[in-house]
Amino acid sequence: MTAVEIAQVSKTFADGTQALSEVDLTVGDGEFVSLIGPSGCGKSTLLRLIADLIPPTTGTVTVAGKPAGQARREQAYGLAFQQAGLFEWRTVRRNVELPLELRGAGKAERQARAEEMLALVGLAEFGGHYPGQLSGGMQQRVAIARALAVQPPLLLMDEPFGALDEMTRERLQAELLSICATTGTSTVFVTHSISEAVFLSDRVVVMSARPGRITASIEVDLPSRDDAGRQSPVYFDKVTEVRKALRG
Ligand SMILES: Nc1ncnc2c1ncn2[C@@H]1O[C@H](COP(=O)(O)OP(=O)(O)OP(=O)(O)O)[C@@H](O)[C@H]1O
Repeated sequence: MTAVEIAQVSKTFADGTQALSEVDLTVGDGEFVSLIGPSGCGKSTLLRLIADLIPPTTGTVTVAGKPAGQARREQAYGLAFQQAGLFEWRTVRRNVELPLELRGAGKAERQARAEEMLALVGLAEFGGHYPGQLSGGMQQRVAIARALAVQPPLLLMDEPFGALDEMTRERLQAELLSICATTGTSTVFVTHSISEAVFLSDRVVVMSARPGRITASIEVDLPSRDDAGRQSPVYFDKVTEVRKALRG
């Protein structure tokens, strides 16, 4: 089964802005796909369509074989955006428990699952802290733990590491890859960074300026996704290929 199937999707907002034009995109099970393109080309719009936060003007969006609206109601995906979006008045643990609460999970199950997720992102000791007591990178990790709490088959991420320093970003990239490998999660990841897209992805999807269209789909097969991978000839070749595709 495919994780996401976008067929002939166009999006025109109420004010007449045409954000997307006839987009076709398929994301396979367990695949990591990055969306990259100039500012305003419709990357976030595409992600919001997959999440069913906004409807397409024409075309269809299918998530795990279901209409996007049904997938949203069944919490078939986890969301993580650039702003971690945590609730300041809830502890870290209670933030991670939230999607489980919405699902009606019992207290014991919620707590066990939150502990497990916090351990996965290296924050086991911080469950009792409030978001304001954590650094930006730690808040991002809480947001990722929350997104993964219901074990969604699909993770939708919109520049989740955009605001972080280079070292933290690289560490979180490695953590994300290991989480995806462990859980088999499919991922759609929006980024402005060519190097980040190439390092993380099985496939980099390049979009044109507004109205956004997909202009290239570049498969990436690094020898390994670690420091050696970042220094491999394949990595540099793919960075060049994506850069050229972005220039059109
Ligand atoms: N609710 C809205 N109403 C009207 N226009 C909108 C709305 N949301 C987005 N747009 C427009 O749609 C276009 C695509 O926006 P979107 O945020 O998807 O781009 P993006 O590629 O994610 O940009 P960036 O890389 O700068 O984050 C932009 O021109 C934006 O102004």
